[in-house]
Amino acid sequence: MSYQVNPALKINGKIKVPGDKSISHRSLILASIAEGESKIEGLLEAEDCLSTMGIMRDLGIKITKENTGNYTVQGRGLNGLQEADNVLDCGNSGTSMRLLAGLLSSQDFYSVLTGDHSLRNRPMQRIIGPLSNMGAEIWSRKDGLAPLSIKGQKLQSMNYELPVASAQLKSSILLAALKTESETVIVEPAVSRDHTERMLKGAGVDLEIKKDRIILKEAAERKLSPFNIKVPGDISSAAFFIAAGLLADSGSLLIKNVGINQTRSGFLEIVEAMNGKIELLNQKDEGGEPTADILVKASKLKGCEVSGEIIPRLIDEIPIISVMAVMAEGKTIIKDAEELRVKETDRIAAVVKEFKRLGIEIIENPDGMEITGVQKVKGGIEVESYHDHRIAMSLAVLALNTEKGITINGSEIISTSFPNFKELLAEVRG
Ligand SMILES: O=C(O)C1=C[C@@H](OP(=O)(O)O)[C@@H](O)[C@H](O)C1
Ligand SMILES: C=C(OP(=O)(O)O)C(=O)O
Repeated sequence: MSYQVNPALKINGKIKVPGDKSISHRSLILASIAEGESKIEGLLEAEDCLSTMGIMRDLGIKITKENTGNYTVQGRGLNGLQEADNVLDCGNSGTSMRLLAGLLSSQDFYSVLTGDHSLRNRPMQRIIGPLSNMGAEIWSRKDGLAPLSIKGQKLQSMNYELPVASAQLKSSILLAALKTESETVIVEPAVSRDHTERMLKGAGVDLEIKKDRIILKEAAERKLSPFNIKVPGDISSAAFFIAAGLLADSGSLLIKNVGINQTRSGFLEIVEAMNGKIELLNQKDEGGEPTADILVKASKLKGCEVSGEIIPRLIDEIPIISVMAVMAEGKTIIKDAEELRVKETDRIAAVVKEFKRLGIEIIENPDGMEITGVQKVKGGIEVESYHDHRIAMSLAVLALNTEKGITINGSEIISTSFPNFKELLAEVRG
């Protein structure tokens, strides 16, 4: 689907972005294995989370949408899932495949996880390796590619040092370890999003975090208590609107109720380093996650370096940071971000290719890119989404700052994480 985005001088208004994708996946999975009924308010109804919901239903879990828009999940405990009579389709969602592979490895039945063309080409060896060390039986195509066939087994706990800072890998192991008895220790090379740990603790699981260590304490039998959760707005979705507001010539934008968990909010630190004017208002804690309203004002940005430990805390925001870099004064250098090459598409290659097509000065490195800012971008051409929602939305924000606008091909993929993105963008543009 082609999406024409015209230039906009002013970005103004008050909006709410949809629920956090990572928290939505986890609330569906953990509620399904809790002992009884959980309620989820503000669940993200985007394709990735709908894939997780469909799979939990295929595994015998009753999930109902109430008139209020809230969901109830009838959890059946850690031993209550049932074998599905077909393959389980994760669509475009890496989070679904990696977290559920962990969970299903310890279940007493056979499962097959598959997904779309993009997901079937993303690395799964990173979960197959450690899960196999725990005793899991998982088969894949060559090089650890999905579909994955899993014959559930009784697993052993383990101590594991993550070779890559990945919340999906960490969560996959934690979910697999829930049915083991001895202690499991996971060591992270850098902090990654900790929603799984927070939610497990909230459900009464004995879990301790000590610096870079996550310790799932020894237990003869674990049980998760059902919970009520309010899912905060997704900071990764809010980032597109924060960038749009900062890059406009004038205006101010209020984005209500956004999750600002520090393990996720590296983007806000980069906005400050680039001299972006933002304020965090009405800060509070909701259901174990910190939230705020974010006020954004049109700003003159300057380039900066994005590297090191902050990378996993803003990994999904790098395409939109690269758009901010185009309009910032000076150079922006993005390093240590090779993980971008194994997302829905190779996000470094995609940004570089489309920026070059638009005449933007950009250098590609194996682990990132260098962008020289304050560039006038003419636009007036068609660009590609690469079947990647974050590339499509980043290019839409860039289009606002061109002379002639841009047409984005393959924009239907935006519904993977942000179904009402286009409507919200139309609402705030002046
Ligand atoms: O755990 C999660 O919910 C996610 C973790 C990140 O992936 P990795 O764990 O592969 O870095 C992120 O890119 C993805 O959008 C969501
Ligand atoms: C990488 C992403 O998601 P996933 O890994 O779940 O497909 C994303 O949303 O940017």
